[in-house]
Amino acid sequence: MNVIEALRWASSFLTEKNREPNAGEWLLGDVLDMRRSELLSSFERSLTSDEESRFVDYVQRHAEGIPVQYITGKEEFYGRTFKVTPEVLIPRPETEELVLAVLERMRKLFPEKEALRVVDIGTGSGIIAITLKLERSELSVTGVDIAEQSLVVARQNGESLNADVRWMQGDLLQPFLHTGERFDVIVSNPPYIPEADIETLDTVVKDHEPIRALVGGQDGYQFYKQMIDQLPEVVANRALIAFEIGYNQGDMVASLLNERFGTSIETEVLTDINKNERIVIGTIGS
Ligand SMILES: C[S@@+](CC[C@H](N)C(=O)[O-])C[C@H]1O[C@@H](n2cnc3c(N)ncnc32)[C@H](O)[C@@H]1O
Repeated sequence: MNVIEALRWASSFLTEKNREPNAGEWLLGDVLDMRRSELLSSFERSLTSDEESRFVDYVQRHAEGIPVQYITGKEEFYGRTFKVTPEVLIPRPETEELVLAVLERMRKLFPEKEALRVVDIGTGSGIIAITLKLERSELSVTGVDIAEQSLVVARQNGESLNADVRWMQGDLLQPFLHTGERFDVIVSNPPYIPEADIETLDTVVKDHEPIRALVGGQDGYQFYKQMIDQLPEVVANRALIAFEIGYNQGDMVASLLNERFGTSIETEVLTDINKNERIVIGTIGS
């Protein structure tokens, strides 16, 4: 089998199984350690029998519904490659927009390059915490997750990408309550899908990604409500709060922040590249 034959076989096999036909390109790229563009210019290259059997195994596993990223064990985020396992949410491009918004707002609110204290709640594979640290090395970044299994992956990503982040296991902002520790930037992409909506998700997501990374209680707002309740005890006098949200959760999350902080906060809802509500920003002391 050569590259073009392998891709044609994968495309028709995956189509038959109602999966994304182009997934074969990512899987073959991983087997041959080639970027997609390289792969598409190497159509005549023959696969060794070992490469061929690995590729067939990968395609069959994806046909059974296992996400490509859990098969290859990695995903790109903000131009870097992160390790992912079934213990963590697969990084989404929408979350790159959250990171971008945080970096932009940070520049406005804190024009001096300071060692700002940043916390990422529900860090998962560590993508947000690590990317912020690598983009602004002077930041002092902490990543928190309830699940030690996620933190194992986050730590490995921190080490392989050389990002010095403090990792803590804990329930939302609980580890910092009654400690006096305060943060200048609080960022979170918490689980936000309402319990009843889980059934509507694609099986590739709901049967394979961790439920604790997806479901935000009955109404989807459980984690925003808890964090916003805890926030006054951990935010600095001047602070930036940034939450990723579901496509229709902007007004509710912004009004939870407004109720909690009154006139001392300014909130805005940002839409993503697909024009869905995606981010709520709260600025305190601007
Ligand atoms: C939607 S995922 C986000 C993961 C990662 N930040 C990202 O953007 O890809 C939510 C994360 O919150 C974690 N989590 C769930 N409940 C939590 C809690 N009570 N306290 C801290 N983390 C929690 C989950 O383990 C999961 O890693």
